[in-house]
Amino acid sequence: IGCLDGHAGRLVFGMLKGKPCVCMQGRFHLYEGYAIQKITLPMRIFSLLGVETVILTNAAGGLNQDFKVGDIMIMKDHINMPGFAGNNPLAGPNDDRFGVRFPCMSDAYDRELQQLAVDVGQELGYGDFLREGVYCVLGGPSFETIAECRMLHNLGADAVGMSTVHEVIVARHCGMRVFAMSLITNKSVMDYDSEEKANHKEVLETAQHRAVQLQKLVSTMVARMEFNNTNA
Ligand SMILES: O=P(O)(O)O[C@H]1O[C@H](CO)[C@@H](O)[C@H]1O
Ligand SMILES: Nc1nc2[nH]cnc2c(=O)[nH]1
Repeated sequence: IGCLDGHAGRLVFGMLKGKPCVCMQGRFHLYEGYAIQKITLPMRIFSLLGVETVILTNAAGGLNQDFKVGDIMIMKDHINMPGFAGNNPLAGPNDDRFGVRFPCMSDAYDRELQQLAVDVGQELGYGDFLREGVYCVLGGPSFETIAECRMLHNLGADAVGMSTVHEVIVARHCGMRVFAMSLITNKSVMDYDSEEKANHKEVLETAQHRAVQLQKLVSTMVARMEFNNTNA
């Protein structure tokens, strides 16, 4: 699994709150030079292992001017920029054993799991930094220009990153439930007078700062999921 800075590159199997889980500590990215089908292969393996629900996290730049560094954004939707250019993980012959040729994406992000995250976040006292919004994926590895940030914001994106969406598409194609969230690690620079510069060091520092709260949010959600599933 992606061994660049900030991605441990481990696959961990175990029990979390009494539930069997497999955890990918790290992921592959387009900017590392992998084919998009390779980046998303773990999703198909998880599906074959019997995984029913996928929880994805990422670090992202905040385009929404109301967002602060350290906010956690529940993903309610995405904009797939590489997909617009034909780089979609499902391009090529469809493997019908996994899913249909033309999968729906308007229901990509499970509403019940989003609500569960809001409820759990409130209970844990995270209300002040829990948000929801639209994530836009780009190819990277260069961060965005000011004009690109302005454009993405105008298009309706609240956060921008270089991952997650490819995995979401493949996970949904094979019928897994998806929940995803972005940690806003830096504010996207939207103003020519700004002195701020996006940098990976800030991304890692913010991730470290919120790590314990993110872990608590995920583990509490997992603890509640059976209840949630039973009532689905
Ligand atoms: O999306 P993840 O993998 O969390 O990481 C994000 O942060 C890195 C840039 O700092 C890029 O890899 C970007 O995609
Ligand atoms: N593309 C992109 N990815 C990120 N990952 C963390 N922050 C950012 C950002 O500002 N832009």
